[in-house]
Amino acid sequence: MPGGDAMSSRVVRDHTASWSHPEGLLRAVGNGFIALTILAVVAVTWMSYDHHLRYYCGYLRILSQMRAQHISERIISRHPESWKHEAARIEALLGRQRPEAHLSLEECVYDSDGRLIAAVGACRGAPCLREHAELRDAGVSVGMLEIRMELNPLVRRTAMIGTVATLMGLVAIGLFGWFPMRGWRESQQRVCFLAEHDPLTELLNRQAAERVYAHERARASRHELALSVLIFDIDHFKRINDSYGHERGDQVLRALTALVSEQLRASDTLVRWGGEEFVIIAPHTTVDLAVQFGEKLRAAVEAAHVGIPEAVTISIGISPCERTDSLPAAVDRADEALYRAKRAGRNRVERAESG
Ligand SMILES: Nc1nc2c(ncn2[C@@H]2O[C@H](COP(=O)(O)OP(=O)(O)OP(=O)(O)O)[C@@H](O)[C@H]2O)c(=O)[nH]1
Repeated sequence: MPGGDAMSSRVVRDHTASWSHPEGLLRAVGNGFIALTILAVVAVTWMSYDHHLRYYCGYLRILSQMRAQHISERIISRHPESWKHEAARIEALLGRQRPEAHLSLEECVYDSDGRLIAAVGACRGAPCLREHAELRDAGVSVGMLEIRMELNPLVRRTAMIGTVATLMGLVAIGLFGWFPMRGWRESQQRVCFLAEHDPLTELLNRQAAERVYAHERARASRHELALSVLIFDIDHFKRINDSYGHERGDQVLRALTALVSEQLRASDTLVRWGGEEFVIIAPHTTVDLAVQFGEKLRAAVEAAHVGIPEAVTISIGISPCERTDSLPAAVDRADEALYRAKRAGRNRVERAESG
């Protein structure tokens, strides 16, 4: 942002930082939205797989309980020692019948005629549910049946797919929310910028300048410091436009803005007052110092190249600011001096006679 960078950016930052300013509020809303999205993604990542797994586990638990109840009413178990004895034979049998099951047999249950009713095993390394059912024979407890329900690969895969789909949905929501939000924020920032700046030179406009001036005048009166305003105007700018075109005239305005900005102190503020007129608010500057500064500025512009082959000159009017002066009042006085500079031949610096 050229021209009075330190001051103009300072002013904008100061009051947009507040929540009461639309830009500050937007920034806060945007940051809140991003924080919420990140939180939601983290929370769902953390909970989602667990949630899906629990859902399937709950389903399996119901099945396993039904099965355990069913078994406990009907079966008679042998003593665990004899199960061990039978285990190898049954495991071989099961393995032969269902080789894809990868079961390692742990417990077997027989009926009163010695027929196998249940063989319970588990896949190593897979998440599983463990249920215990008491085995009874005519009301007498004869042992415990442990049923392990493993989560088969399909269930695990489904839980995983559910988790990934949930996450992708969240990311999509985040992206679809984030991009329009970012575009909206950028356009709002641009609107806020244009409310205070001139779009061609990006200098502060009159309204923003009034706020800077009010601040500087209050500070000057409190600390009894001098404050001056300078107004300058490009000489024969209409002729420049007519000779080189309006586009080139715009380039001259931008180049002049950059050149003058380099000459300013950090505490000075350069304002585009309108057309080819600019105002400088110069704190801590007596009118004598302002005249010296104006002379330096005038010479610098005359000596520089600002986008057209011929020299461009400016005329400057200067006025001190009194405690009760509004910015327009101080600028009006400086403008009278500028008018005299024009009448006296242009490319000159004049100070206000009154004030
Ligand atoms: N290119 C361009 N020209 C502008 C802009 N704003 C104002 N002007 C032109 O500036 C010219 C000002 O002309 P005048 O007010 O007659 O002043 P001047 O020709 O500079 O003459 P003096 O001020 O008396 O030296 C007009 O032709 C406006 O059209 C702008 O943003 N861009």
